[in-house]
Parts: sequence; C-alpha cells; structure tokens
Amino acid sequence: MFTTEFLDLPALDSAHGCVSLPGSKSISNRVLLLAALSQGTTTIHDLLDSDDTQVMLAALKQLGCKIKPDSVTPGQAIAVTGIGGQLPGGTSATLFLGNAGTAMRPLTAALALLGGNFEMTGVPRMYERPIGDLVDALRQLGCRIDYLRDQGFPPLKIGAPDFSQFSSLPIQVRGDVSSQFLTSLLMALPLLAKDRDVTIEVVGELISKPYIHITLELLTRFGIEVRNDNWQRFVIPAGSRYRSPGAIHVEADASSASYFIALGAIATGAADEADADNAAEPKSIRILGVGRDSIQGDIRFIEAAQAMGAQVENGPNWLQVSRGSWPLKAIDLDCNHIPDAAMTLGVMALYADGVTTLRNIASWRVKETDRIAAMATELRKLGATVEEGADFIRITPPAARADWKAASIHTYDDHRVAMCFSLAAFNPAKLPLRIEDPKCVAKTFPDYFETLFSVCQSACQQIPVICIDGPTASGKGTIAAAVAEALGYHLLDSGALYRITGLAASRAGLELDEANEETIAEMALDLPVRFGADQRVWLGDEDISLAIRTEQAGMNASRVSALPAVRAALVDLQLSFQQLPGLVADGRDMGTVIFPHAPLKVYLWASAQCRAERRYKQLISKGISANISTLLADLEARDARDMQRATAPLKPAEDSLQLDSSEMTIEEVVVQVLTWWQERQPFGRA
Ligand SMILES: Nc1ncnc2c1ncn2[C@@H]1O[C@H](COP(=O)(O)OP(=O)(O)O)[C@@H](O)[C@H]1O
Ligand SMILES: Nc1ccn([C@@H]2O[C@H](COP(=O)(O)OP(=O)(O)O)[C@@H](O)[C@H]2O)c(=O)n1
Repeated sequence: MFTTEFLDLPALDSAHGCVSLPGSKSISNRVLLLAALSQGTTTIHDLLDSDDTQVMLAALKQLGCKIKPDSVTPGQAIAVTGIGGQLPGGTSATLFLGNAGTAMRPLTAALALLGGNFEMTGVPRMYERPIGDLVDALRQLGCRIDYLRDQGFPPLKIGAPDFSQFSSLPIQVRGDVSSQFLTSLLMALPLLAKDRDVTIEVVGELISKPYIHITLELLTRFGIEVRNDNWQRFVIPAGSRYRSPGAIHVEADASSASYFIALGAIATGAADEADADNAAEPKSIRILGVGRDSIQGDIRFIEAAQAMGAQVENGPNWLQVSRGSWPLKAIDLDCNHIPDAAMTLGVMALYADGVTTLRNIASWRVKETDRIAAMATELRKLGATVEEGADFIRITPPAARADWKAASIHTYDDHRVAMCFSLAAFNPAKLPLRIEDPKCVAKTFPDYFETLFSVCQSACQQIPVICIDGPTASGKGTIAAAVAEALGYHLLDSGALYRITGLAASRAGLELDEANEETIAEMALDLPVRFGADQRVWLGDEDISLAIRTEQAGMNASRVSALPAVRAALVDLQLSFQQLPGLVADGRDMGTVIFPHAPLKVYLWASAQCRAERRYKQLISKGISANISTLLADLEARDARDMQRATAPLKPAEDSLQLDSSEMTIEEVVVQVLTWWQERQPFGRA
C-alpha cells in the first residue's frame, strides 16, 4: 500500500494482463456480523482485509466473539465463533467504528436489540453521516438509543431495550436515504422473530435494491428466509434463527472490479493506433474472483460499461474486458442500481464522444464524502465541464487534447474517488496526475495502485527517474532512500551492483584488473542477486547485506567499476529498475550514462573531511572498526579513480543541480531534493 502524502501517476499508455481482486466489503462485513450472531463457528474464506473489516473485527472481539487467527492473513481463512443470538447480561463497551457505515449501522441495530451499554463512536466524518431513520425505526420497537452529539447522527449511546410495547405492527423504515438502514434491520430483527413474524415496511422509494439483494442472499446462507413483498414489505418468519453455514466464500468486490472493467474499455487499445505491431496483438484485462454469478448489484456496471463501448466476456467468476468503441460513447443513465460503481462512469465520461449524464444518484451526497460535489470539483480540475444537481451529474469531456489539465486530485478520505480518478492517467495529452492521500484506498482495496501498475504499460521516457550521483559518503544512498519513500518510488542502489560484483569476483579468487575483465563481466551478467525488504541484499541463498558494506568491498567495487565490460554488463539490470510509478537511482553515472533523460539530476557532494567523518561514524555505529585518516586517504583515492576512469567517470551531468551537503542535515537535503522535484511538476507546490 502507498502511505505517501501523494502519489504521482505518470501518463499511462496502455493496459494488459490479469488481476485478482480483494473480497467485497459489503459481503465481508455482513458475513462477519451474521457469523457473530450465529451459534457455532463460521470459517470465512477470502475476507477482505481493510479498514472497515478491521473495525468490525475489533468490535466483534470486544463483544466476546472468538476470532482465529487474530487478524486477516492473506490466503488464510478466518474463523469466527458467534454469540448465538445472545450477549452476556450487562455487557458494556465503547466501539470505535472509524468511517465504516457497514459496521456502524448494522451493529447499532443488533446491539440495540441485544441489550447492554454501548457507545458507538467513529471518525469525524462518521458524525456527519445520518443514522436518524434507523434509530427512529429501532425506537418504535422499544430500543433505547441516545444521540451523544447532533440529533440524527453518531456518536450514539445504546442502553437496554424495553420490548413491552412491541406489537405485531410493521416496523417502518425510510428507504430513500441509505439502504444500509433496511439492511441493518433485516440482519438484526431475526433476534426478535423467535415466536412471531416480524414485518418491516419501507417508507418512500427503496434505493440501492441490489444491496438489499446481497443482504437477503446472505441471510439465506445463514438460515434466515426473508419474504420479500415487492421490495416494500419484508417478513422475517417466526422461528427464524441464525445458523452458521460452516464455511463461506466472500466473492471479490464488484465495485472494485469497475476500475478494471473501465481500464479494459479505456486502455487496451494500441498505445499508438498507427502502430501496426501493437494493433496485431489484442490486449485485454482479465479479472478473477467475480463474474456472471455474482450476487452483487454492482456487477451490472458491466452493462453500463458495455453501453459506453467496452467489450466484455464473462464466466461464473471471471471477466475479460477489452476496448470496443473508441472514443467511448456518451450515455444518459439512471444509476440507482449501481451507486458505487457509477462513480467510475464519471471518469470514463472524460473519454466519451459527448455529454454523459448520471442520474438518480442522490445517495452519493451522504457517502464517505459528498460524492457529487467531489466528482464535479475534481473532474473540472482535469478540464471537463460539469453540471451538478441534487441527484445528478452531467459531464462534458475536455474538448480537445490541449484542454486536458494536469491535476492534483483531492480524495476526501474516499477510496472510490482515489481509485476512479487514477484512470485519468490515460489522458491523450500524456499529462501526469497526482492522487492525494493514496492510502485512503485501504477502505476496500489496500493494494489498488500496485494492482493497477501491474497491468499498466507506460513509455520509458514517461516513467520519472530522479538521479542522485556523487562521491562516496556524500549521502547519496541515505537521501535516495528517503526521497523514494516520500514519493512511493522504487530505489536503485547502483553501487550495490558493483559491490556485489567485486565481492563475487574476489571470492572467486580473481584479481580485479583488466586481465580478468571479460570473466568478471560474465559473472556480472549472471549474478544470482536479489534485493529484499529493508534494503537487504541476497547473493543466491546468502544474505550479503553487511559483507558488501565494508570499506574493502567499496574499494573492490571501485576497481571492478573501472572495467568497461563490467559496466556494460550491468546496464540492462539497472534499466530494469525503471518501473511505475517512478525511480530514484543513486550512483556515479545515473544522470550521465544510465538515465540521461531523467527529469531531475542531483549531484550531491560534501568536503572530503566531512565525508570521512560521516563514514567513520557510520562504520562505528555498525560495529566495524575504522580510522579517520585511513578513511580520508581511501576516500580520496576512490574519488580520484572514479573521476579519472575512461568509462563513465564520476562528474556532474551538465543538466544536474549541485548540492554541497557539508553543512546540511539529512532532513535539509531531503527537503531540498523534494522541493526541486515539486518545482518540476505541473501541480504546483504540495
Ligand atoms: N547531510 C548529511 N549530514 C550528515 N550526515 C549525513 C548526511 N547525509 C548522509 N549522512 C550520513 O553519512 C553516512 C554516509 O551516507 P551514505 O548515504 O551511505 O553515502 P553514500 O551513499 O553517498 O556513500 C551515513 O551514515 C549517513 O547517515
Ligand atoms: N553508478 C555507479 C555506482 C557505483 N560505482 C562504483 O561502485 C563503488 C561503490 O559504490 P557505492 O555507491 O556503493 O559507494 P559509496 O558511495 O557508498 O561509497 C563506487 O566507488 C564506484 O566506484 C560506479 O562506478 N557507478
């Protein structure tokens, strides 16, 4: 997951490949609650690991459910042992539910019926999301719920219910604000249906029926057959009891699939339509985990995408999407049946041949953020003309390539805004795009951007490289790592490759000189090297992270690096590090030889005395003994060799910015490099 302040997406050209999507959030949290209310243990496969499921799991643990293992582990099922429809008397807890509507609403209903003393809290945005209609419905039954701040909104206090006034009259709930209210009642009211039918009556038009469909399907899996009278009345029959299905699979999120369906429709055409080679090879996006048999309403996003031009093939649990019409066709669509996925249509509209109108989307206004306002604001930043109304949005794409703008997309702590806007990186103007606060995707799809990059292609010159070259101990490695972390970029420590080559050659008993140049170059071509987490380096099965950091290893590196054949042998390996979303490369010739077109080249240096002192401290802190005057002499010898060698000598690239770090702290250097980088971006200062 990208936890950086922002993530810059370079212009993307095309997409092709296969993605496996994470489990659905709606299904995950419903299954968790139903498993928690049931008797016995439910083994849940493919549960989504996200902020919303984590708060739900934490809450269930507080309520006394057993969860094994303790948290969601990739590839491993999770077992939830439920409370069997009953909490121990006097249970009390403060439950923090973040910004998870799928936890706050159903848990409020269930706990208000179960009884106990609870405070239901969350993040500030949760306190702006209405819950009054659900509370009103529950109060009709005798539930005790108080507002702790604003009337109609969390946080809430729940006390012991008094069902003495509970009659057989239907419980009324509004259906036109959020379908989660009805879902919450449907999941919780079987608790009251032991010896009589419980009837729920919907007041007003029921929005988001597909989500109710998911709820009903899952209730069936847990032994509760609700009678659905035309989406207006729902009857939970007397004698209903939650029964664990034993094991259950969570299907992949159909809303998450929408980004990849759109990707197939937008980006699988040839990067350059005139390029015959590309045109010959059909490209597509294959999506695993969700397909024709999905119980999720958002699967009908496929129809909307097809209407805009996507070509879609499907199987029970897979989809395959490629570009059909291009440009996409503008549509005018009632989106009530696909409220979440419809946001993706808003970004597809940027690539359409006319004006797209998405209607009946009033519920967007009360989601993670006011999504109509958010979409309108951010689409305008990209150059679109947007009209918004209480329950619709109308989008006119940028008139021509030159009308597109490079935008920094604000994401409003809304995962879907972040994910759908990433698709604007395919703009024909080849402009980069900034996504602010990319970690907000953690709500439903923590590795969204990694998954996206894994199937996207971009021309080499579009993937940015920041080069940091300079003499030994100037701080290149330290600064490069910090800059890469701040930007979410990959890191190339090119010196490590020469160090590894030097180590391997000296272990093989070779003199590190011209006589062995070809032999060492062949070794360099075939090094079984692997870079792991925490900057660990492996040669075959051996962790050589420390062995390559000694001054002797540095000296050996300097020797082998003077051999032109060795340098040539390492070129392709170095180039292969230039991957989405970008690269920070440190070394001697990053800017002069390996990445001559890099948009930012920094030549970092410091006085020899200062560098010798830094290296001394560094070695001592690693427990390696050292002597300053020897270090100074070695470092000057290394500088001389690096600067005087015939091939790729150390020197500032003509277009580099020089930075003397002698009097600067590490933080100051990092800030300077990031400032230079920001100044080169079309977004303005962050
Ligand atoms: N601006 C700086 N001020 C003080 N110490 C620094 C600075 N930059 C780097 N260092 C320290 O100097 C040592 C050498 O830095 P390193 O990144 O290994 O250099 P290089 O990769 O250029 O050989 C490290 O211990 C690092 O923490
Ligand atoms: N791009 C590069 C990187 C390192 N090198 C050589 O490899 C040696 C070790 O590189 P390094 O970056 O790990 O060394 P330090 O700067 O950390 O001492 C340097 O002394 C250079 O001679 C090179 O020639 N070209």
